[in-house]
Amino acid sequence: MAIEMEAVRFGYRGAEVIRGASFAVPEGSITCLLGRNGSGKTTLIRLVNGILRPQAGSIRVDGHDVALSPRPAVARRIAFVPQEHQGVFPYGVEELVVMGRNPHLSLISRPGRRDFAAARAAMEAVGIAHLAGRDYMQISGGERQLVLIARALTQETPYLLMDEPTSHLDFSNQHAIMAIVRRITRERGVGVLVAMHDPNLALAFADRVVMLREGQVYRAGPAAEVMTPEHLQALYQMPIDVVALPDGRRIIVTEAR
Ligand SMILES: Nc1ncnc2c1ncn2[C@@H]1O[C@H](COP(=O)(O)OP(=O)(O)OP(=O)(O)O)[C@@H](O)[C@H]1O
Repeated sequence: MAIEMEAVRFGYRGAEVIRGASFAVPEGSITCLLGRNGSGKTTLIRLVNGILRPQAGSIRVDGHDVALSPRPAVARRIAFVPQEHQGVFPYGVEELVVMGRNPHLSLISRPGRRDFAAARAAMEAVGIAHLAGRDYMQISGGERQLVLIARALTQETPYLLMDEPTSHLDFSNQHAIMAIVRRITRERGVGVLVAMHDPNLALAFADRVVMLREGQVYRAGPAAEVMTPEHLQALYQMPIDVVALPDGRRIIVTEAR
């Protein structure tokens, strides 16, 4: 079972941004999407989520073509954590997190005990249970990011898309959130596609890596094979080393001293 993207092309008003992308996001693993600003990461994630439609090629989730699936069906398979929340959202934190259950409810039913229990468990998992009664518009940017992650976990989908989910998080929370994401891949078999800018975070948590360069997949595969100095240098256009620590961990360093 997997998300499978095949020869996908997409452009905004004529300018092609995704130029023939093919790769898979298998269940039970974390796939990190790396690429420079403007390389097309957000566009790809919006295509997978069905917000945008491919102009050529196909995206299938467990065999179902996203472009042909009704929105609620997509939302039962894929949860999405956007890069940054824009606009006014006049809701309480708990109210917003429980909205993750909407794709599982009928149009007229309201969330019940089981839905609130799922929301509570997700808030506890990401460490925001103490914010449950707060107004979403009156918490910090990082706290909002954690709320959106909790909402996505509450959706209990087989796949999770995250667009730079750690950009507002402090050093400790960046690792804590990725550790939670890794746990749900292992325990629930969730397949995760996460766009990120920190290659060291990708090195620490990715099972697979997709390197995107100007809308094309430059390299894709198991993290250990893809995260080489040669590939990272070609991707980021700068001198990069991958250093092995005595305990076997690897870290990415630049030549800047
Ligand atoms: N709504 C839009 N209309 C027109 N062009 C767009 C639109 N959104 C993005 N683009 C362009 O598409 C290209 C890819 O943008 P995208 O946001 O997918 O890149 P990204 O890799 O996510 O970038 P970043 O790392 O800076 O968030 C860029 O050249 C961008 O200017």
